[in-house]
Amino acid sequence: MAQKVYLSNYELEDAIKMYFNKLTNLRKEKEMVNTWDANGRVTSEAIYSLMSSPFYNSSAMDGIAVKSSATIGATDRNQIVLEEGKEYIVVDTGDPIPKEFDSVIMIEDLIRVDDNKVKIYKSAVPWQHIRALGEDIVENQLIIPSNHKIRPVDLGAMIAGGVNKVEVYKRPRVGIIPTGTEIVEPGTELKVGDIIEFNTRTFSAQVENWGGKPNRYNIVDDVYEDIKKSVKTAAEENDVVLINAGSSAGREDYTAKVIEELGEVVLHGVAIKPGKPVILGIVDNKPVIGIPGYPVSAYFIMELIVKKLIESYQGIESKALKEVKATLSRRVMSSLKHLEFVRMKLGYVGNKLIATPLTRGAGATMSLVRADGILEIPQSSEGIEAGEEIKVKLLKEEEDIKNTIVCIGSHDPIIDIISDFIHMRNKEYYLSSAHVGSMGGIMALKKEETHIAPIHLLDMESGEYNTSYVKKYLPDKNIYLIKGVKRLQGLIVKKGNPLNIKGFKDIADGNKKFVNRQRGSGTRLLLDYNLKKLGINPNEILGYEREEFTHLSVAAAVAAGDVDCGLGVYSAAEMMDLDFIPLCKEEYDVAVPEEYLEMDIIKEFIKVIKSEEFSKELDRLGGYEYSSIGEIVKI
Ligand SMILES: Nc1nc2c(c(=O)[nH]1)N[C@H]1C(S)=C(S)[C@@H](COP(=O)(O)OP(=O)(O)OC[C@H]3O[C@@H](n4cnc5c(N)ncnc54)[C@H](O)[C@@H]3O)O[C@H]1N2
Ligand code: MOO
Repeated sequence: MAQKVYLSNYELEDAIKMYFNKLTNLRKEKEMVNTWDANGRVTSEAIYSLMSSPFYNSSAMDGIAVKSSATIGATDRNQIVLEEGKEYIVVDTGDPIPKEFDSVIMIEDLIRVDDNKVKIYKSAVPWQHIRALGEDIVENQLIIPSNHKIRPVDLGAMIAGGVNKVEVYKRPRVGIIPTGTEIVEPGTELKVGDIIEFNTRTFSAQVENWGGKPNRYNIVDDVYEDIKKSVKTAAEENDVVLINAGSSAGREDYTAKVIEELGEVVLHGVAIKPGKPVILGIVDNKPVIGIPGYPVSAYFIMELIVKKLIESYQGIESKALKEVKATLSRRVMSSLKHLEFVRMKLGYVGNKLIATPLTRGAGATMSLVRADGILEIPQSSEGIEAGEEIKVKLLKEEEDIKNTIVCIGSHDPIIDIISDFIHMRNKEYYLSSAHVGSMGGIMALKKEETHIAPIHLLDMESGEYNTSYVKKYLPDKNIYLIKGVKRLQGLIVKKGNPLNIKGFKDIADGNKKFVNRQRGSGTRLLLDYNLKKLGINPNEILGYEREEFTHLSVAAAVAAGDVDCGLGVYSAAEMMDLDFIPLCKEEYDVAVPEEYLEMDIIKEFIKVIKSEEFSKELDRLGGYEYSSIGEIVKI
């Protein structure tokens, strides 16, 4: 089969317009459902009440129903006696008021004379404490308009107004087909090359959230005829079909060809990134969309195109995300070929909202989990410089962002645990961390872009940790160190240490593959310090140039078998079930400017690290010493 390598590059707006124009006969079907089952459904017509509520005059209080005229003149000094059955009847809240009465006196305002007589000391105003017929809902009154998403309160009001069935738009059925020979169901025993299928599970949940009915099909291998058969069936059984992966130009990317053969490809390729190879097609008058395989690309196509489609079947359109102004902390480059969507982490530092770009890769699912907002870089822009003001579309409540500790610096697995503890103990607080190494943290403090910076910087001359760096790089600031942990650093090696690595000397023998940490990270300095002390030339180390950004990714590289060892903390080795050769103890502390020490969220941070639960967690992880944790030291 001929490979098509050219994709169109329509602007997003144009592509959507062109596609939706072609989908003119989208059937917006309607159905009647029980009102009590209609939460979240969308009304296809205005709903009027069929009866009044209350539909009779009823007592609003517990007491007696009286004729107001019989109570005129009652005062403390001129109490009037009323007789049950003649001048009053006893009523409870909600009881009907017989025609002959027009007022209710509360039980608290009665003086009992005997079993069937009471005295009153205040006259009753006509209609007091009576809920008049139709007081809440009048027959034929509009309860909710058409194209309205039914909320729990709407549902109650409709039932109160006698509406037991409601006409709503049918939820569009959305067929979702995962494709790819390498794709396997979760839980399958994995071999190298397998990819766990999760995209279509995300799609199903998204479709559900938007009011559609997801209908997931089995994984189809990259076999042209099989994909064709599955798409044909799905088009017969659903209103919309989503085909995942196979959207680009690879040897086994069949989606476009299949849609073309069964119907029409309206366009293939939109000028957005991620998500550019999307295929917008039609089969049997039904939209059939080829969604790129990469999870982040898929997410944007779902949010930008599929959501609109699913909502249009139900006559609704959700509001655009709220935008806020922020300061960009790091330069972001972009290509003139696309409108680019960058996932951003946000945090208020001082009174500035700081936005930091997250990993850009289309496969980085965690960038979506961690994102607080989205930055759109227009096609006409080659990028944005650090310090510029930008607009970010919020994925989170602004209030939650205000209650977030921004933590930029060196990474240790304990940061994730602190983050979890802080939120667990105090539901409105969050900690968001960016891992840029110790020097990156110092620079972020200098630029006032972070509240705290975890650092472990070894002074090559004195062998001391952290203080000299803060003094040297932040001379104009009042910085304190919140003492953290002493952690064991060492070589992370394969289980059983098959190459019998004992120390730094062994990794420079030309036979071991090493993985390094990025420049500016404390671990990198520690390595260089030790190499210098031992007179080892870094060039002798195979893999000195290969850089990872966290302890866990170093451990992951060893676990994957790409390398034989790397320098890192004990807990990372433990988490990946690897062996660890301890070499030195280093001081991992948290630098914080004086003005933030008084913030409630920072106080909570200190409380958490000093807590007994946290010490227990450190013991469980192993490799940490924490005798002075939480102490505050002025530099
Ligand atoms: N030569 C070119 N190569 C690629 C291009 C291009 O224009 N020319 N485009 C790139 C871009 S951009 C994207 S996006 C991807 C789109 O890939 P496909 O839609 O063809 O998908 P696959 O190659 O089959 O899969 C890619 C990747 O996606 C993940 N995946 C796929 N299915 C699932 C699933 N059900 N659950 C979870 N993850 C899934 C997986 O990591 C696959 O490796 O193409 C580029 N290539
Ligand atoms: O569309 Mo691809 O998603 O640019 O990565």
